[in-house]
Amino acid sequence: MLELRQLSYRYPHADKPALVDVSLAVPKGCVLGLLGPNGAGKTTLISHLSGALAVQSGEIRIDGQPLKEVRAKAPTRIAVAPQEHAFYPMLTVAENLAVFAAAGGLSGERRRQRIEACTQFAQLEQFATVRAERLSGGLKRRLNLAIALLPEPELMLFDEPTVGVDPQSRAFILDAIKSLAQQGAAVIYASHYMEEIEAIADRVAILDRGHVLREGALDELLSKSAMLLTLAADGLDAGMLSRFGTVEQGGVHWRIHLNPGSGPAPVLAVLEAEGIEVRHAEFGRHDLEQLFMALTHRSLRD
Ligand SMILES: Nc1ncnc2c1ncn2[C@@H]1O[C@H](COP(=O)(O)OP(=O)(O)OP(=O)(O)O)[C@@H](O)[C@H]1O
Repeated sequence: MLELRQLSYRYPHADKPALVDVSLAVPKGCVLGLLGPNGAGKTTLISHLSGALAVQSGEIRIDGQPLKEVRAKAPTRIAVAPQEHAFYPMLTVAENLAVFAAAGGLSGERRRQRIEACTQFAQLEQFATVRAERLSGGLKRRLNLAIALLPEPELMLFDEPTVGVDPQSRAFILDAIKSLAQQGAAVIYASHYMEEIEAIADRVAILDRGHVLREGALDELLSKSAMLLTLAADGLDAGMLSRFGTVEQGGVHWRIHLNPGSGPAPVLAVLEAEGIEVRHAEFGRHDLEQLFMALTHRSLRD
């Protein structure tokens, strides 16, 4: 459905590019989780797809056609639920949906049907007569979602849609987005919440400083990632551990991202030979957050 080939972008006067050779594919029925810390380039990527930024270098294609042509012929095939609230605060929920339906070219029976379907989908029926500015944070996001869905888009872009949302609405929004993909839409979901990406994404792209560091099915990414050995013991030092992998010290714990093919046994054998008593040892594959930290040497929430 969607294909990005070597997309690069530099904002005017910026000293570094915001995107560098980004290549990604999102088939129909797939949620691609775009994971990266602040400034990684998530919004820049989504702004290309929404048409807010023009391509400087590289290609974006929808079903093989250049995005620009698709947007010109059928702009409503792609919809964005942006980070900010995209509705008229003074208007009610129903009035907002009517205005955006008209702006999107819907009319007559189809317009009535789409407004009804989107109101139901976002479970906004009982708030139809409430002014948008009076809605809670979670309901505002749900109104954003309902508006974005009015034209029945085939590609949906979500940029941090759960920021400032209560846990109940957050769960609702995640389920709703997943069901859109199950109905056949292609979805890109940008977030720096790893647990959200784990909950809804079929595939994950880890973005940092404009580069895609890893892309693939979540299970596949984690199964290919390095083994992590976490140790607590007195008398450890980096020199002793560094031959086994990349070493980090955090508080009382040492973390060793083991070299490919290595297990914990040789490390523990060396410590025993040195007379070092291990108080705590934990061993396993990286989870998504640890994979991210191993790749970027920083936390998702930096
Ligand atoms: N209008 C702009 N002009 C210049 N530089 C910009 C502009 N917008 C973003 N940038 C820079 O481009 C890079 C990517 O920013 P972007 O907003 O795409 O990241 P992000 O992953 O969406 O971050 P966040 O999670 O904070 O929204 C950053 O270095 C940012 O400072």
